[in-house]
Amino acid sequence: METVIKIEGGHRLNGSVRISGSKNSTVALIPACVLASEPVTIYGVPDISDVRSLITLLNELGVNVEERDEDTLYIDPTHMENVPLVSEAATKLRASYYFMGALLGKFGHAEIRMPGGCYLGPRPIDLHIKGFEALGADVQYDNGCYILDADQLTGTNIFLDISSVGATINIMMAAVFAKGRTVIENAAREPEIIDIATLLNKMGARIHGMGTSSLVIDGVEHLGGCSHEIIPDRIEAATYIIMAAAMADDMLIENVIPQHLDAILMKLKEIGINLQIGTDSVHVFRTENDLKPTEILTKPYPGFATDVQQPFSVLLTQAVGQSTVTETIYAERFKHCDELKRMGADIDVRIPSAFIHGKTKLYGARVKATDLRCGAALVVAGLMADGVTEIHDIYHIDRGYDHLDRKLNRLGAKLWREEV
Ligand SMILES: CC(=O)N[C@H]1[C@@H](OP(=O)(O)OP(=O)(O)OC[C@H]2O[C@@H](n3ccc(=O)[nH]c3=O)[C@H](O)[C@@H]2O)O[C@H](CO)[C@@H](O)[C@@H]1O
Ligand SMILES: C=C(OP(=O)(O)O)C(=O)O
Repeated sequence: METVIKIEGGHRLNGSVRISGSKNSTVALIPACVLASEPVTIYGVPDISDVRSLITLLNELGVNVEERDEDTLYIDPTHMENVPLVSEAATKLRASYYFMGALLGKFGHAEIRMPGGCYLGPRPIDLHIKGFEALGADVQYDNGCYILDADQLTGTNIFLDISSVGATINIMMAAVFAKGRTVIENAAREPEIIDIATLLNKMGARIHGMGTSSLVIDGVEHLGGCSHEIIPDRIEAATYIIMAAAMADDMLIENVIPQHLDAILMKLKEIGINLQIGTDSVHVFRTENDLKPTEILTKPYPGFATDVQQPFSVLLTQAVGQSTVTETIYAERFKHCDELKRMGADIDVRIPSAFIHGKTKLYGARVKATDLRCGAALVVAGLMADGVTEIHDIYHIDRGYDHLDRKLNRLGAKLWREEV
């Protein structure tokens, strides 16, 4: 037996939806809390399976975690123990690797199983390892586990060959207690990195230059407790804006930082979506005219986010003419296209691009969420399709979308879970 999501397509969306705290921030903020010697309270925590996997790992480390209210986590690492993180929980998500930087930084030792996460083609972590080694750590890989050791981490200059989000955050966490100054050059500039650095600075870290490609970390000796509100999830926001663009008469997406979505909002306007940008919301109105085709090139922030290209592609099946989506981050991130083709889309994938020909009618079908944002794309397609769409492997979707069913049904969609 498997639980699937079923969607009866064709129902118009109306009303408002509140965006939850950012998954990609939360999954780094939680491991970052172990660096403190006192309790940390995080507000706006999304209810997603990645968070539950991280809570399991915190429990294994003897960290006291209390879930307060619907979206607040109280994390007390005062009596934690640095045990090896070798349970299956570590393999359920990508971000378990942030315990490498956090535990290495705090204890000079970390032992952790290989991370999981979406398969988007190869996802090496060589830049994380090179960064830890540059700080003075010895890193071994044995039987599916990374073992990191250091007597003393020492600040240094680290140039990242690629501005990797994960490597930037992981090295930053390892460096907070390092002796002297660490400078990460070609650092990633994603808003989530600013969020993590802000939490660490509230704890007492000395990090400067966040949001620029030159991140400076001056080592400190102690980090204390604090409280922190997570930034809104720009990828969840983009997903709901795309759903609204496809199916809404009048829909308000609230708790959004529109600047985080500049590249995406620009593209939506370009293809003819009728939207109004507020200070912390985006209002989408019904688009009567045919959509125009466009070209998308995924790029690190502030460019068009790779995590949004999959749901955005569904919208492009409704544009009249040929659109092109080119991946510069994960060349193989096109598995959703095969699933969309089952629903009637006309897409030709020639890696690293997908050529989408529209406009095509979409029909409900039995499809598979091959990864998280493929799942999001299939939900968008299911809302638009004629008939019922049945989505399998929905655990991918549940890694990243807080209360998807409740949020969508309140907007007027017909979506439910069923055992098949
Ligand atoms: C939990 C989290 O925040 N996940 C996000 C994070 O993933 P993640 O942090 O894994 O992505 P990175 O920014 O590290 O990856 C960017 C590129 O660098 C390559 N690379 C990365 C590290 C490394 O050591 N070696 C290497 O070659 C990757 O294969 C990829 O081609 O950023 C991605 C790119 O915005 C998003 O799609 C993910 O949603
Ligand atoms: C790829 C993603 O997540 P992760 O890095 O956690 O696999 C994503 O959020 O789209």
